[in-house]
Amino acid sequence: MNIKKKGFNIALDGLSGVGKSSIGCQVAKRLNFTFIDSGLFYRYIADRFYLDDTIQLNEIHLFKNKMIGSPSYYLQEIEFYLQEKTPQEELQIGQKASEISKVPEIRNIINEIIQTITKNGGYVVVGRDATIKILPNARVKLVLEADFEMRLYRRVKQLNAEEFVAKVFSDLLKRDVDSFDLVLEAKKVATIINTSNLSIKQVVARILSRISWVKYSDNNILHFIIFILFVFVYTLRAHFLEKIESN
Ligand SMILES: Nc1ncnc2c1ncn2[C@@H]1O[C@H](COP(=O)(O)OP(=O)(O)O)[C@@H](O)[C@H]1O
Ligand SMILES: Nc1ccn([C@@H]2O[C@H](COP(=O)(O)OP(=O)(O)O)[C@@H](O)[C@H]2O)c(=O)n1
Repeated sequence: MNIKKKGFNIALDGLSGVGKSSIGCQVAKRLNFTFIDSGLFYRYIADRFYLDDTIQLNEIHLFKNKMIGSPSYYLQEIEFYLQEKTPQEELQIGQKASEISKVPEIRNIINEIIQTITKNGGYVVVGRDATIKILPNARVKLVLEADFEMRLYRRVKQLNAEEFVAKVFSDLLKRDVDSFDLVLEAKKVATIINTSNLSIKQVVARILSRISWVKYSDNNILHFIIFILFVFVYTLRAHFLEKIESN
């Protein structure tokens, strides 16, 4: 799909395990956009700057400046850093991430980084507050949803954590409680896609067709405005010609 990068962002919202990251990443690839998973920011900051029960805010501010200075480098750094973790470490980091996500200053820092990086468009941003807090001006806003059982099944499989099902269950429930209001708000401003009975491929296809539709309506509005301008100029010209002739 050939969509111009500038001025166009996509925000993908939803509860844990709905498929934001896997689907957002594929949508970004298909559009040649850059993918940003806001959850990775919370995880990275939690693991690096939340040590011995102390949040190192100065370090986080320094990190913000570095990240805004070299976004591509740090987006890769965050991704690689977290890829190295075992399933058990991932669960622990996820818990720490949930804790620090309750600190408004940290939320503001992460939102500011992402808003600055994405200001020229060409990004797919995912996260449970992507449509209302991170990118309220995104051109395309979507909320993914799926049944709790389905999300639990997907998460256990993803983490290869059959022996920690109870842990994954309680984690998911806690995250749902924490993000329920945010996602409810998101549903008021975004298009909702239920992914319970859809494969990743099918969800990606739906999103791409939604984006095509948005582009199509944008183009039609543009064509309509050009048409009205054309009629206006033509009428004005005819009016003046008539006046000149009558003089
Ligand atoms: N529609 C789907 N069908 C099957 N598996 C899915 C679907 N969406 C996501 N998954 C799988 O579920 C797991 C959780 O998805 P993820 O993208 O990490 O969710 P989120 O980012 O919303 O927490 C991943 O292993 C992913 O491959
Ligand atoms: N936009 C976001 C992204 C993540 N987070 C927090 O960071 C944690 C880790 O992010 P994640 O994307 O890996 O988590 P899940 O959406 O998979 O639960 C989440 O459980 C949230 O507590 C948030 O508060 N806001």
